[in-house]
Amino acid sequence: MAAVTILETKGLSRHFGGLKAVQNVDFEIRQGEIRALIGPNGAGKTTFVSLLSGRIPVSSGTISFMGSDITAKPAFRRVREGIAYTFQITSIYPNLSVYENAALAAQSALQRHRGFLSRIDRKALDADALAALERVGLIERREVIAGNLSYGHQRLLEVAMGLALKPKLLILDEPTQGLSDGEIENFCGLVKEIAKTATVLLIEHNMPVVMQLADRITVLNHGEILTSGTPEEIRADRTVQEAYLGGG
Ligand SMILES: Nc1ncnc2c1ncn2[C@@H]1O[C@H](COP(=O)(O)OP(=O)(O)OP(=O)(O)O)[C@@H](O)[C@H]1O
Repeated sequence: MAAVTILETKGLSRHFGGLKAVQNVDFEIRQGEIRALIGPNGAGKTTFVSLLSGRIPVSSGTISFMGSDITAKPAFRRVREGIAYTFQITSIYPNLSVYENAALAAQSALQRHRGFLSRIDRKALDADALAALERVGLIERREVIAGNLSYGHQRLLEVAMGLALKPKLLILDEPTQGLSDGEIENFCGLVKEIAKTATVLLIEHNMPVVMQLADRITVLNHGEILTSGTPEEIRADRTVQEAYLGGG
């Protein structure tokens, strides 16, 4: 398959007062790829993906998705175009059931495909919501009130909600945080599965997970890209090791 660029940033920057959280980032991700974004605490990873999803506006630079400039588009338009983002902080509806959470996300996807004023086909909604829950392994817990799930399962529910949106690009911000070892293993299988139909951009601190999943890794440090490469290249890179040890 030809390597098609699905998302590209040029000179992307976001400053908070004098703090350069993201600084002049040129970034490209290809369709079907699993890309990991790593870097020390405060490197700018969450800020960077927040710019991609439209949660916060850019200070300067551009973002293009599927060849069109989305820099000024609001977050909901980006979701409609196929960018789904699961937040570092859990963003489920705690008083609704697991099923209802997934159904809400599936409903937005159906509206995206068929127009906001179209009548929602309940069967399609049900099928999409259940399929997403099945993929993350939460189908048995569909009647549980989401707020009563363990933290790890709440994160999986978020992934299900992302999947129910049928994204072209799924951005996951620290998805394995709070999962047990067994759950992490299942999760890695899930991401590989997801990558068959979507491009995945993953912020992840767990290095074995990064090394196992990523086709390529981009390292951020002090808001700038330090380097990008294959897992092997990144593992062997001295500057990356220094950044992680605090010397970069
Ligand atoms: N809304 C904000 N206002 C002011 N400063 C912010 C804001 N959001 C982030 N920052 C600062 O921007 C820098 C980058 O933060 P960011 O959360 O993007 O880093 P990160 O790489 O995701 O870190 P972590 O791995 O700890 O989540 C930090 O110094 C942070 O304090």
